Amino acid sequence: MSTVTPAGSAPQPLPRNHGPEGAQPGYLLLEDGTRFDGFSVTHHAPAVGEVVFTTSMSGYQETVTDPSYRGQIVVFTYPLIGNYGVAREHMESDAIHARAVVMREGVDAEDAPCAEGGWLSWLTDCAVPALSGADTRALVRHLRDKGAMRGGVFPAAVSPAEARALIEAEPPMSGRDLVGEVTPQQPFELPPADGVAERAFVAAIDTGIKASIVRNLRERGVRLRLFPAYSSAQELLVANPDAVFLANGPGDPAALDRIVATVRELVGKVPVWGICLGHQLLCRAVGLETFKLPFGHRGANHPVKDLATGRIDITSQNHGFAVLGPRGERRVEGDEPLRWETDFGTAELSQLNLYDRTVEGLVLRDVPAATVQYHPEAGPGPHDAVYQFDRFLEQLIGGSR
Ligand SMILES: NC(=O)CC[C@H](N)C(=O)O
Repeated sequence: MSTVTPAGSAPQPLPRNHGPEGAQPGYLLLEDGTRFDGFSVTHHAPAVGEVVFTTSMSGYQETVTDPSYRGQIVVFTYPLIGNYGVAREHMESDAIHARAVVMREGVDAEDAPCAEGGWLSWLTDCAVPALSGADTRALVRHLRDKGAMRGGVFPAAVSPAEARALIEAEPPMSGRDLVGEVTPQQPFELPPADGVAERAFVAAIDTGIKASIVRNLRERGVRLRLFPAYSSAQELLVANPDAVFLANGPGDPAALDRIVATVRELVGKVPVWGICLGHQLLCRAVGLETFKLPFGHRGANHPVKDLATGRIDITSQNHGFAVLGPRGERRVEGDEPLRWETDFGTAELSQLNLYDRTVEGLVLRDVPAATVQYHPEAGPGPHDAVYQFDRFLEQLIGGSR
């Protein structure tokens, strides 16, 4: 299944002008037995997955269509979700990947200016369960204290015993490879955006690439060929790209050894740039380790410091795993660009998260390769860091072809 909507094609049936199916009592159960009641307002069927929260105040449609949310139930901390409806241009892929959503108050708002349909109607049409009326403040404090964990959204008719059995049957996120569910079967090529001259040819390993990353690259003159995630290094190299891009994507990077081995074969032979899962895969490929964050970073307000310039960007983030620092630490102390030795020469810690001091970016000094953990494409989120796309093209590829 392709996760990118080629420009112009109809991505997903958007909602007709009808209201949701009607609220019925429902609940969220976590694997530790904690229960939060609310109303099932869209598709009245059970859904299980890793329960995570995002602090973004807008961008609910981008969030649920981001393939990186595959296998997860998304809790929104912002108390009102759906207030500007949904529209085709906000799709990050051609499907909803979140298993379910949990909200304090979900609304349809299909008449909102710019809306092509209502949020709850769309979730209903796409058979995605939604729990509304839940105490999301208490739920998020619980997840912050205890960590992201498995759980499920259930109509009240499902007994807690049945619910527990369904949650138990769900594999934990650690060790999970979900890329196979979102990667395309065949390579697919996209030209630069209309009216933009071609500047570079980039081969992307499509582990679930977001449409806004594709858009940002094409707008800068990139002809982009998306390769199935399990393509060999040889298949990418014979295409003779100017650079390889490693995309975002779902699941645990430590479960993706096959792709890591491919990246290892590419580093040093062609410039490599990665975002989020791509950052984690490049880091693993050069010999660094990843670990699971307690409750992840999901939101649009994470401050990240560029250690070379001192500049602080407010960034969009969505990740549950992170890369260990130069001395194997989870929190990096100090504000100096730190260096460490990898299998491919010196790596420099280029960016740092100022909330929890985790690794946010890496540059390899002896071969052309760089990564960021956050989302410079800002879909959704502030645009502070979109310059990273220009930096990538200038530093790794150079001027025009
Ligand atoms: N957005 C992403 O690429 C997420 C990467 C990885 N699945 C994580 O949760 O850390």
